[in-house]
Amino acid sequence: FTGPVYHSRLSAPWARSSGMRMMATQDELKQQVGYKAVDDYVKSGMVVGLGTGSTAAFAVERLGQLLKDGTLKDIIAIPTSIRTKEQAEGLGIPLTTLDSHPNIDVAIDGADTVDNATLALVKGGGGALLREKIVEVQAKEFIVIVDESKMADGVGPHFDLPVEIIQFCHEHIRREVENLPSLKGCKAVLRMSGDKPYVTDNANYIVDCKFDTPIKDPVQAGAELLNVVGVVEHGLFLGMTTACIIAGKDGISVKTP
Ligand SMILES: O=C(CO)[C@H](O)[C@H](O)COP(=O)(O)O
Repeated sequence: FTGPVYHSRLSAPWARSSGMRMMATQDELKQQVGYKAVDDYVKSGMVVGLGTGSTAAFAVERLGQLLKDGTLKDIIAIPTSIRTKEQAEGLGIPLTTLDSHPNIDVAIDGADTVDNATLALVKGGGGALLREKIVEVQAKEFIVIVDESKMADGVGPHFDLPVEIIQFCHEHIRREVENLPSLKGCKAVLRMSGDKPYVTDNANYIVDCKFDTPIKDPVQAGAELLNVVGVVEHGLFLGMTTACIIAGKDGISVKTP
């Protein structure tokens, strides 16, 4: 990679010289945090967890650029989905798995919501929550990258909580989830792709749990969900975030727990 990277339209010479004031688009904000996470947290020789989604894709892109221009060397990466694996392969990023590299130096991923107070996350909007959690829980540093629209107070009402379940008896499992004491009042809806249930990379289904108010006790909710036979994993990522890089109209900020 050799060309200049304009982190927003405001920093591009044509915008500055013409005195234009333009708001960065949401994609530009995602690019800013994706690039910053790699620039600031990835060092040569590291094992890197690669997240999934439109924001994480910018981090993967940046990693590919810095490997190609020689800024970074001896990186090996672990993708969290088939989509990310294909993107990384296309960029020539060397890949491995947790089976041979169980200790990850840094993982970088987006989120659907981030709780302002605790940096607890809801993830899985893109359907990759199981592989994301398996990989990211192994990382010494887990860097979350979001635009400011993802910041919220509490978890639950702002984005439906995805829960990965097995296909067998999925209607029964869906009802069991809905009836959990700490998820009281939630509506669990089987995720569809057209007229068929959405199928994850692990050949499972997802139910999205809708809440009117924040989940009172996310730790208890997570424990109850994992206790349902047939639930594989849930999208609450609690106590995992090392740092959250947030891009907004006033610039980039970094929050730590
Ligand atoms: O959890 C995820 C995928 O399972 C993504 O990180 C989450 O959905 C955010 O995606 P995007 O950056 O496209 O908004």
